[in-house]
Amino acid sequence: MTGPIIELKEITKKYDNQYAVDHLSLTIQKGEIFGLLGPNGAGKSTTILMMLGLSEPTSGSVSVCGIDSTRYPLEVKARVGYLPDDLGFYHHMTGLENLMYTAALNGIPKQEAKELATQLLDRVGLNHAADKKTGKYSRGMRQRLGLADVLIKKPEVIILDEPTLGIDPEGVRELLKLIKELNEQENITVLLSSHHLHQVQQICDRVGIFVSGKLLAEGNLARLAQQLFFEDTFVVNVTAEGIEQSLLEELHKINGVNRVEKLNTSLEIYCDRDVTSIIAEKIIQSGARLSYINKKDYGLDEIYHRYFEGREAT
Ligand SMILES: Nc1ncnc2c1ncn2[C@@H]1O[C@H](COP(=O)(O)OP(=O)(O)OP(=O)(O)O)[C@@H](O)[C@H]1O
Repeated sequence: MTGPIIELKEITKKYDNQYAVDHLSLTIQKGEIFGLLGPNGAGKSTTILMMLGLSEPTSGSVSVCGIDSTRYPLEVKARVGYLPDDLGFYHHMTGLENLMYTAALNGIPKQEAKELATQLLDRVGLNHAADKKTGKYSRGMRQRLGLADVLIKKPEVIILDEPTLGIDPEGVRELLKLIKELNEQENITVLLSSHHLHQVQQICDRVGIFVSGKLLAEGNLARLAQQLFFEDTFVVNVTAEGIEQSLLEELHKINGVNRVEKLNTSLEIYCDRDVTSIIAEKIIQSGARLSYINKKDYGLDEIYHRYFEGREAT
């Protein structure tokens, strides 16, 4: 990975005096898979449209591949593949014909277009359906064809808006695997917008949590967890008979333990690093009879829900 490829600086978009995007700054590095995660209406699509130069920011600046999207939308369009949540194809044309049509629009000569389209159909696992009319494609097949369609102009960046919407779980797995492969093998930068936590978690290097036009947090999972839970990134749950006060004091003394809560024979130990093995050792040394120990570190699911719970509480 070398250098930023998408840079948003303090961008805003106002509709009817309401911010759809509210002073958003974000940098995405070349070769990353970045997940823009947020509920409906968070402002994900509006942000994407501004990146593509299809919508003008009210203020702030957007650049993609070093080009100002607002001033030079066509130059950005030439380098970026955009897959909206439902890309329209000509239903009376086959998958191959649709791809060749896109190739022609991008100025690719016919023979080269045919070779490229055939390769891409193979790449997205649609070889068998090359000559089938796209009106008879399933939604999952249409999305895979959509990926082939955006790849035809050999983009540096692909932007996918809710790419897995309406696809069955097997189709989702295949599509995500394909996106990951494209990223790894061709070093294509991917921006993926979604409100599906698990999907984002599976393939993204970094995630931004986006709510009401604002980026609440961004980073890899460990960093998001730290931003959200501050020091208590790990919680160790313990069940043991014979927990004495002296054991609680010993646990408190462990470097990395911030808080110990006891309820009958259970303990919840809040830590800023993984000290599970030291905790187990101390319990056994104290003579308490350990019957259960489990470390919980926070997945994206909890991180995401904690944000919303936090917001509701304020
Ligand atoms: N053309 C428009 N005119 C007025 N308001 C708009 C327009 N486009 C979007 N909005 C508003 O901006 C806010 C952000 O919408 P946006 O579509 O960007 O959200 P999103 O995160 O992509 O949601 P979804 O997942 O539902 O597409 C919403 O409140 C929406 O109603």
